[in-house]
Amino acid sequence: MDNSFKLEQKHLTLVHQTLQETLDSIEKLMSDNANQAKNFKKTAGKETALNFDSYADNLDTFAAIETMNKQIDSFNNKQTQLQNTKSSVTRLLPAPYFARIDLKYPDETESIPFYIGSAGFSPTPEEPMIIDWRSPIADLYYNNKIGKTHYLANERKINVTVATRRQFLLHNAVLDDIFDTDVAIQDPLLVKTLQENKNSQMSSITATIQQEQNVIIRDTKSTALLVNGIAGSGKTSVVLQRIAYLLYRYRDNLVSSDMLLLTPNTLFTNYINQVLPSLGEESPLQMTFNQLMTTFISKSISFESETSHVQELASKLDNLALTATDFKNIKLNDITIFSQEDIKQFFDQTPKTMSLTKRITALSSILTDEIESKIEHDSKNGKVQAELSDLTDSQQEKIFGRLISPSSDIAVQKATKKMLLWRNRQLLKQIDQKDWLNIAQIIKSALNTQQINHLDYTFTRLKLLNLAQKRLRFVMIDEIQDYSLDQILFLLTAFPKAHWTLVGDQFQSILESNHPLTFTNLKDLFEEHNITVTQRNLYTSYRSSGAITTAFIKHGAPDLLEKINTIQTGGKEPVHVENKDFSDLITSLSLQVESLDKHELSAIVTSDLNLAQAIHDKIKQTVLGNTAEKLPASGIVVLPLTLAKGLEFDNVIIADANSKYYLDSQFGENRIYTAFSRASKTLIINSVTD
Ligand SMILES: Nc1ncnc2c1ncn2[C@@H]1O[C@H](COP(=O)(O)OP(=O)(O)OP(=O)(O)O)[C@@H](O)[C@H]1O
Repeated sequence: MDNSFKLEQKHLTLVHQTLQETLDSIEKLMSDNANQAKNFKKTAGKETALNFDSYADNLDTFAAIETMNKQIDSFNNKQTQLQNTKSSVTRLLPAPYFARIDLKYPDETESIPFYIGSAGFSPTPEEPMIIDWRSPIADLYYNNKIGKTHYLANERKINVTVATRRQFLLHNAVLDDIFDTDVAIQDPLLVKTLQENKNSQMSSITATIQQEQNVIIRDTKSTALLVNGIAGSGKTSVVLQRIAYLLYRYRDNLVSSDMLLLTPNTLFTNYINQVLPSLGEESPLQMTFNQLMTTFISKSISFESETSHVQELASKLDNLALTATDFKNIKLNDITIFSQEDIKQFFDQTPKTMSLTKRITALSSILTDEIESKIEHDSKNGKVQAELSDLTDSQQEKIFGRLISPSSDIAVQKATKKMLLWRNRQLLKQIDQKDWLNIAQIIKSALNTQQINHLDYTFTRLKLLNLAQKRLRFVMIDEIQDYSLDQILFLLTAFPKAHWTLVGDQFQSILESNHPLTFTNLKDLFEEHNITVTQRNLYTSYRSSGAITTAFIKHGAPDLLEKINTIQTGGKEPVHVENKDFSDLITSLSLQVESLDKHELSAIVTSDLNLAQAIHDKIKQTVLGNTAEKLPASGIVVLPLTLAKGLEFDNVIIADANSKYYLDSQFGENRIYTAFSRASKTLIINSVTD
């Protein structure tokens, strides 16, 4: 072992030195390349005389331009490559790799060591010094395989024998420890990582991804993947690693904007925001469900109803018979061009056998054709043509981009047509955007109601205006248990071509709702859309100590107690404190806060924002409300449970564990489970008897 340590230290020194030398030389290579490109452009520009005198000259000139462009592309590609190497090397220097796996291939006598890091690095193309954690070989490492096995590279099965699986604790060029691990029952690197203080920012788990998590991260077979995991089992971490994995795996044709990550609130979005950049990847589109809805509505509207009826609308809309009141007059400069009745008549001309969405698209074309034929007709009318001469210079500039003087009849007609199209541009836009559809009225008649709900409105608009986004390839949803089936149906309609990663925890369903989502219903809904759902369960508690894990599992999910695994076994038992009244609570909280380490991150979790505010007013900790954007790096925050969910703290103080909120017959136990499970080291539970 001693000798192994020495050899590994020697290897690390060499790798670190090579990384450092690469970084030192790369700046110069980049500036040399940029200068060469600049000089090339200057001289090539002069030398490539543009000669279009004859057909042959044209060909020569085009060939010369083509050669010049190719050379410029090659300079650009080289610069991008150098930039990528620079950013990988910069990320690798503080921790060049975290593991090693030795593989023996069938026709080789010696095994080959592969060092695995958060990025790949090869000083020469034939010699990978560090392999990327997402490469096929690294899959063997995460799968804990020792002995004969295989991996897939470019869909080809490669047989190998895994001889050694080794972990490293290191920083920069200094090796702190090495662990040879055959089976990761005890994962020393993992335990050490988990014991570190919590932070205002989540970190990546690349070095310590566990087998059950790896399977989820690398799943490319399932169209919908549902991860049901207990609190602190790494669901959010897995989603983020999965995004980075998919961007690597499909790097030739997938960009981050082809992915959408739905998050519960802005505080949470900021909490996870550093992970992907630290993995060298761009973040996907990230938003809350409400923010997503606004992208499907063109103006701000106020809604009266809290209850949505998307499933009912989905079944009714396609066969709805529209009446004149379901349309709005189409006006230009206060003059009605098409009345509701006109539109209804055109609507009746569309085939009744088509779905309503298709009939509306057809109707839109009919209306556009009507306007365009009128323009065509008017453009031949001498009186209208005469209006051309009334146009001022600036109007001509706007319409034609220049001053005009049409000389032939055809030129006059063409210019008149252009003028009329310009005058009617708002009208054509209105028709195209289908502003003439009275969405609210359509919902009212479909549902026989007077009050409109936000989601119903957005869904109806999405469906009737055919606004589905087929380009989006992956949708990731965190905290899926907080969504309603109606919201999921909306998403399935909005992103018909997407692959789905849904992660959540049934026991963290804490929001009052008449129909909380069950995973069985969720799966049924996907299957109704011909999407098979693969479900994976995560039963290992990474965040919380053994004592805290037992405490929260006993509340929300007592039946699971036998199944749960805890990485950080033991720990301090939760402390219960009874208080007579609010002022007693404040005295207790002040003492409890005093006892906590100020360098750690701690939270006082309340049942609602008012109590958080009241506690803040008395003991002046940072209070976080619904619009909070960021957690502090350390210290104490006071926040309601609805905001704390998804986040984590070293220490958690529950302010009012016996309030109505936590005693609620339907959601109370889930709320306690969620609140307790925010803590990793210390949990103090206050109740107020008064
Ligand atoms: N394989 C791992 N290696 C190191 N840390 C891990 C690993 N898996 C999870 N963790 C850590 O455990 C904590 C909980 O992870 P995460 O927040 O992803 O869990 P979660 O299931 O989304 O939790 P919750 O549902 O309670 O919000 C984080 O600090 C995360 O870094």
